[in-house]
Amino acid sequence: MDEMKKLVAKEALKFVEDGMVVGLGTGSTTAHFIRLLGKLVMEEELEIYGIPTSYQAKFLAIESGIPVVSLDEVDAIDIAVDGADEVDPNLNLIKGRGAALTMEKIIDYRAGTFIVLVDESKLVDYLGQKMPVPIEVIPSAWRVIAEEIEVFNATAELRMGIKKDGPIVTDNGNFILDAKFERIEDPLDMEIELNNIPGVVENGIFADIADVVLVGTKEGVKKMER
Ligand SMILES: O=C(CO)[C@H](O)[C@H](O)COP(=O)(O)O
Repeated sequence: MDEMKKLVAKEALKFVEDGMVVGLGTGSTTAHFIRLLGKLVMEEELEIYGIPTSYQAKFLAIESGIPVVSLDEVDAIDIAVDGADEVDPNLNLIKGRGAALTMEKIIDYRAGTFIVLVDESKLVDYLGQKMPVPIEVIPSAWRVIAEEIEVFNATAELRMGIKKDGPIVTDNGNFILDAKFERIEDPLDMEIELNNIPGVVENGIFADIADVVLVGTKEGVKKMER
């Protein structure tokens, strides 16, 4: 599995050109990309700037020698490279297992080209088939938002910490609800509906924004494009 992740990360380097501003995603697959990008920047003395989508991406970029910038400092993001938890045949995604979905969506959405890196286990027939949709919420409103989500025939659970007692707290200081749907028929519509609930900061459905999905398979890298 890790080999497949490394393979797609290497393939994604082909999209990088000198002078680019690159959105840096979160997760184990993008971590490979960030390390490889750092190596490329050093070896070829490229002028690349990285915009991280999380503290994880930021720390790793710094450690890998990629100059880090913020949204305030750039006019445009050329490409963004990020992972995903589910990819449907129309390139709609579920993201946010790493709880970084809000910054990921801001940066991935703004990028000229949004490239997604996954292994083949992430491909699904429809969104919601395997994974819940992570939803970042204002902490004091989590319970009422969970009730609102259940109107859509989903069950919503407050995500608890592993090396922390109580709920996890995102990079933005919020909670995460994991909403398990039977099947998401219309990803774009559900993405909008969930964001319409007062107190929802952002949700992990990324409908219609991925341009390229690189899939690591046992036979090599497969490319899906919109
Ligand atoms: O959305 C994410 C973090 O919020 C990740 O990109 C997604 O969970 C995939 O992670 P991995 O590459 O480790 O499987």
